[in-house]
Amino acid sequence: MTDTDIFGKQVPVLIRNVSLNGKIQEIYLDGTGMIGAVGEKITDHDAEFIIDGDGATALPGMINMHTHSPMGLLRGYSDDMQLFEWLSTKIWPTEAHLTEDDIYWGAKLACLEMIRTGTTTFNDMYFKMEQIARAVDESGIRACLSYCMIDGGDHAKFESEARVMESTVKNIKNMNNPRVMPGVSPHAVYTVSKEGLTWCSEFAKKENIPLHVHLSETEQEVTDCVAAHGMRPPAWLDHCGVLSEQCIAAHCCWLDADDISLLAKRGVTAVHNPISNMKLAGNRALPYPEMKAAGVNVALGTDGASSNNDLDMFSEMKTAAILQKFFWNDPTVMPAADALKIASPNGANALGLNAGVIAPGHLADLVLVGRNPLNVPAFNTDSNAVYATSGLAVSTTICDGVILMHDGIIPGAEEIMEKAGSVAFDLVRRATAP
Ligand SMILES: O=c1[nH]cnc2c1ncn2[C@@H]1O[C@H](CO)[C@@H](O)[C@H]1O
Ligand SMILES: [Zn+2]
Repeated sequence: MTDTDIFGKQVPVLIRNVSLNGKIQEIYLDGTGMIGAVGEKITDHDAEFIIDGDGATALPGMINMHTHSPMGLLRGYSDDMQLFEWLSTKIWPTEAHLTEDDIYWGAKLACLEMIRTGTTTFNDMYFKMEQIARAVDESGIRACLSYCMIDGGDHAKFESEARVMESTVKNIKNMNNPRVMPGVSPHAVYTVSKEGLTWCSEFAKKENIPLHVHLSETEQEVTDCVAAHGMRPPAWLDHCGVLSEQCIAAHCCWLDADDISLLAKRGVTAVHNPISNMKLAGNRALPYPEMKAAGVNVALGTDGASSNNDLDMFSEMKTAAILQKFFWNDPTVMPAADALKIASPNGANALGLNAGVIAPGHLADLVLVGRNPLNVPAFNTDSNAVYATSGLAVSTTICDGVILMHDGIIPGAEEIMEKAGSVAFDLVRRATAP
């Protein structure tokens, strides 16, 4: 067997000598995309490949529950600005020039970065989603892809956006790839009309797919929503039928006690995006202690790589855990086990995926954090994974039982970096041409 033989195939695999839940174990992937067995010694197997983990830590693949994958093209293009100014003077004018090819290469770069840093599923909101779907299909990762509706209160624009939403969902469904799932996404209360929000919620219910929205990211958003509709953003979304178990709401920083009970009552998943919130100086952290007490399903996301500026869920876990402690002035808030829970099983739960757990009968979406100085000593592998490890320490990434990265090698990586780098420069050149 040569090294390259192991990539891209769904065949039975035995992973030996990995640390799982604090002890050295073996994991058998059954060749149909599922975990077949887990135990100290698996003798009954027909593995085609055997991976010696060499003491690596096995973890469920990370699930990035809020991102805009092609925005890696604008990584480092404009930083250190106010959110609205950043969006309206830098990001939106550049996004207006994005071609299908740009989006495709931006998504390829994001998939590459996520595979490299141990993410196996992402929940995406953007435009021209068919291009992202093609990148996801080719890369081997799993994703829920939602077209982002922005109508700005204009009825004609709403109509055209609704048609794009419908065709996007249809085109993604027609791919018939269980790894590529469609969703629906009204951008936010400040960019989408009441008719847009209502239509999106009905469409998501009819199609029975997730609805992905930005919610209460800034204080301004809350103040403006109250001024315009006499309701805070969660109540306004609820008024438009948006809040349900299908709803995945990113940011959720500026929530009061009534907002939290409403989200809990409706079964909404709230996504914490600590790095983006800190970088854009939102001045508030998602109220995790209250949300946990109220039983809200909280998940974790990076947001786009132009406001983060990476898609590394390991650094996101660490930042979530330390931001929560710092902001609520309590070092017992969000222990390492909670950070791991929001980074994978809670996201799986929101997307209706049988993932986020390494156990028989679950999807074979998992990663190995190779033996390295940050893993030593192994008093507590959860603690090391959250507080000491970077995503670049991930050595092997497996999604749907297929090996996408092994020993840090991802076939085709160089071409993707090369191409994404060049389309990004060309995009900015077009967008800033006089
Ligand atoms: O932090 C953010 N808040 C609000 N909108 C954002 C943020 N980051 C990116 N986008 C914008 O959301 C749309 C993608 O669906 C894009 O227009 C993107 O620039
Ligand atoms: Zn966002």
